Amino acid sequence: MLGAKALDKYWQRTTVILKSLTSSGTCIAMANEVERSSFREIEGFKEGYFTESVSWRGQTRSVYQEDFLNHKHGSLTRNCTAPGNIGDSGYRSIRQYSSYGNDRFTSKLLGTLPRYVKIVEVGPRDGLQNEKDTVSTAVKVQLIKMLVSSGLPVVEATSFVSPKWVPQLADAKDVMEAVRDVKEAILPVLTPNLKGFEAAVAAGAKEVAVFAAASESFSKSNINCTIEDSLNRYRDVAHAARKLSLPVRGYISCVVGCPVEGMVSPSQVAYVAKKLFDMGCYEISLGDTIGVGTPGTVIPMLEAVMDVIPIDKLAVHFHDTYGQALSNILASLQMGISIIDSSVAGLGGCPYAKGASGNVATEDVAYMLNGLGIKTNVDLGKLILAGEFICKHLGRQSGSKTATALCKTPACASKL
Ligand SMILES: CC(C)(COP(=O)([O-])OP(=O)([O-])OC[C@H]1O[C@@H](n2cnc3c(N)ncnc32)[C@H](O)[C@@H]1OP(=O)([O-])[O-])[C@@H](O)C(=O)NCCC(=O)NCCSC(=O)C[C@@](C)(O)CC(=O)[O-]
Repeated sequence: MLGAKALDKYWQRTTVILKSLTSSGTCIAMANEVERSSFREIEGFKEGYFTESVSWRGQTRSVYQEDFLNHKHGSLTRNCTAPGNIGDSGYRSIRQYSSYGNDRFTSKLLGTLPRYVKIVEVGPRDGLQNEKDTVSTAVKVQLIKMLVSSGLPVVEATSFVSPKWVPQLADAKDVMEAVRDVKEAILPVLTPNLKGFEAAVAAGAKEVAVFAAASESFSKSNINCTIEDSLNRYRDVAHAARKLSLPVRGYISCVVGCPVEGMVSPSQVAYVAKKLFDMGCYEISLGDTIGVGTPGTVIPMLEAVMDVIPIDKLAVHFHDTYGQALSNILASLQMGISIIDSSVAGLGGCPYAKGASGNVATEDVAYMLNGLGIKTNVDLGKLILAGEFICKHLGRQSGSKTATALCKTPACASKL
């Protein structure tokens, strides 16, 4: 126990510290009611509650957060006001996991994140292209419609590629014709050459995508030509698309690593990106095809590409082979990227990239973005139902951790 004099000194010293913290905007943790009543008199004092300890660059420190109840009532939870983030399918309560957004590290590390992210769903194309057993056209069409109804703004529908190369998507024409009148989302299709472009347009496609690579070996194995030859083909596609006022998206595969060549240099990615952009691609999607990237390789690659392409024209496309996709996405968001490709239930893998596992799961991306207070307009519940639908048809478990957790224990979310 402290004596009266020592106690007085303690209060004086603590008050000085608190005043300086308060003037720097720091929120203060109160251990008990005595402390509260004493310190409330300090001008500008902000009260908070101790929550947990975290480690930051090797140092453990306490985390304090402003009045939890205020946040629960939505004063600072940005995403609570975002319509459609969480829908009516029983998962509403995960809003409570949203960012509080007032801690000094929170604002430093998360304060520059985009307020809205466009999710480009690639499940019906990238997700299914590698499936051995034929998925019926009816199931593909139903999947696309379910994904659209979850609020996703872009759902890549199929590919007009050679059926000898990708037999699973041999029904591209039938799929596209069945969804050509869907108005609520953009439904792009992959076109590797003019032949594919013309077939896509005839089937009703209103947006196409071309796909180059940053590695020569991958270009050869994926589309049977060199990078330069592919760029020449895509120039023809872009020219034909411009005549019809159709937007063209450009993909680049192997942006950090190639299954044959290993590391890929950022300058090579920037080179291909600039070529695609200059020929008229309105958006460039940077694909870590075999999922080997970490923020350590993804950040320098993005830096190189951002030097030649405006950041709002860049998308990231991560596969989760090494479990790095979400960390790479977070790093990309922190750099200002606001377009993310993902695949429902984590389906996917490129037929010409041995060992490539699924794309990052759209449910996991939506969950993380929601937690960061970033608007997507995606109804996570409906998205999970779409994932359940396709997994049931494929006879396998979802690759989404979020879907698995919420499907097992939807009630849990309401308690946390
Ligand atoms: C590019 C080709 C066609 C070259 O293939 P090729 O064999 O060099 O082409 P070809 O011009 O000699 O034609 C061979 C046959 O294919 C036909 N053909 C030719 N073009 C088409 C077409 N568009 N649609 C339908 N049929 C076509 C053509 O008519 C001919 O038929 P045949 O006379 O033998 O009966 C072939 O290599 C191909 O289709 N590759 C596609 C591979 C693919 O789809 N890979 C997966 C997508 S990329 C990806 O997943 C990565 C990404 C985007 O997700 C990002 C990431 O994660 O990295």
